[in-house]
Amino acid sequence: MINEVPMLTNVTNEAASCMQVIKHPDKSEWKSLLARPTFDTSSLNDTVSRILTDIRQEGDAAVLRYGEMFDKAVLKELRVTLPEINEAANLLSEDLKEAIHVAAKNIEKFHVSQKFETKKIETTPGVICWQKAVGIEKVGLYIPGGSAPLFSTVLMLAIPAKIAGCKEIILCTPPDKDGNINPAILYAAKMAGATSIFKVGGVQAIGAMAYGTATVPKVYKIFGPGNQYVMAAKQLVSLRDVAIDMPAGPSEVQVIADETANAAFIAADLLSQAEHGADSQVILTTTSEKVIEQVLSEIQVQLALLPRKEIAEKALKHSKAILLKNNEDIIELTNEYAPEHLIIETADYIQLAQQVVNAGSVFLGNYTPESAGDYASGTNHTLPTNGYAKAYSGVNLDSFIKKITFQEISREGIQNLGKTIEVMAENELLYAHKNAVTLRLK
Ligand SMILES: NC(=O)c1ccc[n+]([C@@H]2O[C@H](COP(=O)([O-])OP(=O)(O)OC[C@H]3O[C@@H](n4cnc5c(N)ncnc54)[C@H](O)[C@@H]3O)[C@@H](O)[C@H]2O)c1
Ligand SMILES: N[C@H](CO)Cc1c[nH]c[nH+]1
Ligand SMILES: [Zn+2]
Repeated sequence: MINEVPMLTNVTNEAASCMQVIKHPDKSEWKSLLARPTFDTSSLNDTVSRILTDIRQEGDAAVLRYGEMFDKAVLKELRVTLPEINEAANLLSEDLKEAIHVAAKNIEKFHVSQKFETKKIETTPGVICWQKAVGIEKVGLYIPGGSAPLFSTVLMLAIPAKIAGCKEIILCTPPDKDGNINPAILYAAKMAGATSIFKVGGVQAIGAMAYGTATVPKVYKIFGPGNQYVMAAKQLVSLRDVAIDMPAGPSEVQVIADETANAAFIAADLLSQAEHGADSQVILTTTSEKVIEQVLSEIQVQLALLPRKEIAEKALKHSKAILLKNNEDIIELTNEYAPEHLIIETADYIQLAQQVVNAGSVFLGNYTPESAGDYASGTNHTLPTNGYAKAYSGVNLDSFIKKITFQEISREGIQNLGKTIEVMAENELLYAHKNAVTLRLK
């Protein structure tokens, strides 16, 4: 069950299906105002732990059982076969294949540009240190498939994994009730270099990749976004069993706008994240009442035309339009909220952007919709949510890499540095450490 955020002062509900309007909230109210809609976390964690325990103990049998329960799919085989993968290309339009290729090229270009250069550094004469970037050998990618088949997420995860040199790229995604995976997911997975694909979704997928089953290999690090169940499962398995990229849960966007912005664009940007899930949250921040009025009325117009408006309507219930006094307050609130996505549609967007310190990904100007980053501009759309942008980056090439340090010290080098090491070791009462140097100085 989703907990609604508590009501605040100065709140008006402009329209039943639209977001709350909050005018000049007191700073003491910002924290509760900015709270994300959360599930009842104790029952969420109980449910998720129970499923994870079953997966750990029973392996494939539990994976199949929970798949039947949640995805309504009765499967004989969890692994997607080669004929299924190859057939996917025949099921997609040429337009879609072309779009996937254009997006893939840009994502590849941007992530290749993040490559790490090895440099040897002589810290003391005769003491040479360097780092080498090595791709994580076995990675597990989770591709959401509950409310929409996010084949774009395949590109966002498998392309950097391939560039990083990951050898095994395992992909899990929930099947439909007939036991099939959306062909665009399969097509993108093959193109981007996934090495095996499994029809497993939700907590079962995270458990299977964290512990390994007879069919699904255990991986060293799990990546990818998902709903509250998936995010909770990733956080739980990361306590002991496997590394994870970051908490990437229900989508969110904050828009900063002034009167130079286009109300229709802003409404579309807000709805684009509201449509991801009932637990998404969208926030409009501005110093102009007129902007709020225009955007809310645009939302009503566009909502009426949305084919899947029920999801967006639910998300709007815990979304906010916030009127603030000045840009300083807007920036302070933004850095406190730490949105997954921040769109700045104001005349002085560069100046505002320079003051942003907490956000997953920032979109500048009236012609930069978040949809561009979601699909095809080249940046990664797997981003920290729920305020985690205060501490985490979104997925990037580094996420798939470990850096190993090396050092080589010559006879001259140990003479130059030896005394320093000996003194430090002795003062830490670690005499064998000291001796390892002393013997070499003779
Ligand atoms: N932060 C990011 O980078 C990012 C990127 C893309 C998508 N997203 C988010 O990913 C999410 C995708 O969610 P989704 O639901 O569409 O797909 P999903 O694949 O994450 O979740 C579907 C799975 O949830 C499990 N599930 C459903 N109900 C359950 C229950 N009652 N108990 C236990 N497990 C249950 C099922 O196993 C099902 O297969 C959305 O919230 C979206 O906003 C985030
Ligand atoms: N906005 C999502 C990240 O929060 C990513 C996505 C995938 N497809 C469309 N959008
Ligand atoms: Zn999106």
